[in-house]
Amino acid sequence: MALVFFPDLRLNMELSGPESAAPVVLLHGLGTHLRLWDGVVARLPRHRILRLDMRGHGLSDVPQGPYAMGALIHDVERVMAQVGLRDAVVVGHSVGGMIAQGLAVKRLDLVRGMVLCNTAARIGIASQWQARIDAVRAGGMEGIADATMARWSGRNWRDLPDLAQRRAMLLATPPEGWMGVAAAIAGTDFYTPTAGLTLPTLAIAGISDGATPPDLVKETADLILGSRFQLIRGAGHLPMLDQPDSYATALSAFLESIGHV
Ligand SMILES: O=C(O)CC1=CCC(=O)O1
Repeated sequence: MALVFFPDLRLNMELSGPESAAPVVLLHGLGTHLRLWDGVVARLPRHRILRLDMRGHGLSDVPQGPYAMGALIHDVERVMAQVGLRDAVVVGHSVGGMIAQGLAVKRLDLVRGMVLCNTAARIGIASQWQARIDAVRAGGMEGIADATMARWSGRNWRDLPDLAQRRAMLLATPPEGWMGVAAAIAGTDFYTPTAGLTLPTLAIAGISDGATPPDLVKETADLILGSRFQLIRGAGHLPMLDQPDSYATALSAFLESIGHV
């Protein structure tokens, strides 16, 4: 892991895989961090993989919020420039998928293809996000922990064998960072710009995802000409943890199908 320094911000990132291999960028979602992708990285040994901690998350700096979606997109753009990556397949989970859409609109030279995982052009409504932000401001991350676990994993979330680790990941998120990114999500509607995109795209949904349900993910996939949609069974909002083999198989098949190997 390494910190990348910019005048206003330090972002934590990790590069792995053979230097000359086809590049893949992994962008995590709200309340998680780059370690979310450990299982995926282990299953994609033949790609050059960049993953980073979004601002306000993991080991990256936590500037005072609220954050703009444009700033989150610029963070990825400048880290890719710093490490010399372009023409990458960008795999974006949840808000990471919104960032991927925005990056493709702004810098198609950086994005060879997208995997839009448990995400959408617009996620939730502003009043919902404001209520969650108010809850975090009042009670810290603990204030939204149960509701988030339920959205992430569906009805049987209390039975998850790794519930303690998932909860710990959320609770480790700096409240200022979570609120900052939540505000960016609340203010984003990419329906029109995303509908103008034409690039190889795979959309992935988890059948029991309460945060970005399959219909919502499919609606966004349908905006992009020629996109594919894959539903992962036995998975919720975090299919890379729920079904790591199916998830990596879907990813590998997509990379192969577009010759990004
Ligand atoms: O609802 C949640 O907490 C899940 C989520 C929505 C956007 C994101 O990045 O995570």
